[in-house]
Amino acid sequence: MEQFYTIQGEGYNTGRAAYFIRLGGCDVGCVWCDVKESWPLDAHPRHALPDLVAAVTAHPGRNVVVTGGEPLMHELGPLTAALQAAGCQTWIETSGAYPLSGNWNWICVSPKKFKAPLPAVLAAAHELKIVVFNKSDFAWAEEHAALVGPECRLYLQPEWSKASAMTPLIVDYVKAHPHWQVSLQTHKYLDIP
Ligand SMILES: C[S@@+](CC[C@H](N)C(=O)[O-])C[C@H]1O[C@@H](n2cnc3c(N)ncnc32)[C@H](O)[C@@H]1O
Ligand SMILES: Nc1nc2[nH]cc(C(=O)O)c2c(=O)[nH]1
Ligand code: SF4
Ligand SMILES: [Mg+2]
Repeated sequence: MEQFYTIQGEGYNTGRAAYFIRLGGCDVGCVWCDVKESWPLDAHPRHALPDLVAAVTAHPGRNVVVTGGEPLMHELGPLTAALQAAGCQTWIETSGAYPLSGNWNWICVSPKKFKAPLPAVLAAAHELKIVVFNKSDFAWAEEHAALVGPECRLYLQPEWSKASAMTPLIVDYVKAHPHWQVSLQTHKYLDIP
């Protein structure tokens, strides 16, 4: 759908330069999704893999975030193989609702109530990132934290439109439950893509 070189705004890799590849197609249906224009599966141009890799390597950074839409609606083996052959680190942002494909250096799973994550994707996560839209989401976050591996980093991220109300609750929650960390959508504060 779109590609851009920016700073990873969220989660464990916040602050690091990364090339973003946003793939079209998502049927998860989050009411608060901040990229609803990504939802149609076939409305976006297709790019040949060598062109995509050339666009990535035209920049000095070698971290690539594959996001969407829901990127795991696509078979991602060829894309990650081509990126890794070009010396790139492959990072994914996924809801976990579809089976894992591709070879990943970093897997961020952000599960959704609207379409449940698959247990195998949660088990493979390096990072669990829960979007907090209301108070009940803390208990829901703990249910998912029980399904990831022992090394998985745990993040609570305020839903953007509810950030002023939810961020203070997240701060209190993390102080009381320090195995969690705060994740902010820092690119929105920086006003970058
Ligand atoms: C747009 S999604 C695309 C990747 C994948 N479909 C997913 O949901 O993980 C990228 C990240 O943005 C988060 N996100 C989307 N809309 C948001 C919002 N309004 N506020 C906070 N985070 C949001 C998602 O939870 C996910 O972690
Ligand atoms: N800067 C920046 N960081 C991000 N981290 C995850 C994003 C996403 O939409 O997947 C995102 C995004 O859209 N921009
Ligand atoms: S799963 Fe991701 S892309 Fe799909 S609707 Fe939810 S936040 Fe948006
Ligand atoms: Mg985004």
